[in-house]
Amino acid sequence: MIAIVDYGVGNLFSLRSSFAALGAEATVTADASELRRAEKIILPGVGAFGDAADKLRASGLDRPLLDEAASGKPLLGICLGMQLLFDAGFEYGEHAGLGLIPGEVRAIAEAVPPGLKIPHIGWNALKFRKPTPLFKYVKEGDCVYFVHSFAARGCDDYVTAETEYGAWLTAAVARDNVFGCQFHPEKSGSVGLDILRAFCELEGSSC
Ligand SMILES: NC(=O)CC[C@H](N)C(=O)O
Repeated sequence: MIAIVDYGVGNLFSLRSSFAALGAEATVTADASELRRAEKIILPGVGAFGDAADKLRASGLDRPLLDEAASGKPLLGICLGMQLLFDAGFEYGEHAGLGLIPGEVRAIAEAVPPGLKIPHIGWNALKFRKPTPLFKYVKEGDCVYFVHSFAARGCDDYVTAETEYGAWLTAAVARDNVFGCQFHPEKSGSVGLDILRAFCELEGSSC
């Protein structure tokens, strides 16, 4: 079973639909014991970094999430959920993240030439940087759907894919059993489903 963490911030419905399309059992939950029971965990999220980090801590799910990640359970952060995996985010001030992946989340505007439309919204191609089991069914150049104004920086050792939007932006990361996608696999058609399918298949367990 896959647990989709419900901490009041998220694209939960479309994610559950994606797993249903894959024939995978996924449950939306705010219950720490379900996180412990789950084979894998999805940390979704939309909105602002600080608000989401506060809500996650207020929900009391941050500690169980860290414990499960430390135990080796596969964890996938999506969009803002991926950003929360890092040490800190700088959206409306500086906020602490979960610290599962070294790096910071900074405004795209700091990295790209002026005049580029921000948020970066739309389909963009993946450029692979490091091999990852999550991309076992997708190929370089495949397009996925982004909606973001911030992106992870200072995490080169963990970047599995980037996308070019005025500059090379972090699109996906991995550190051992902890994975992140800045794009929305659940809104990225068959390519996104193929990434979620690969997540389901991690460590040989079925969903
Ligand atoms: N789509 C979102 O919720 C965006 C998340 C984050 N605030 C960003 O702009 O990168």
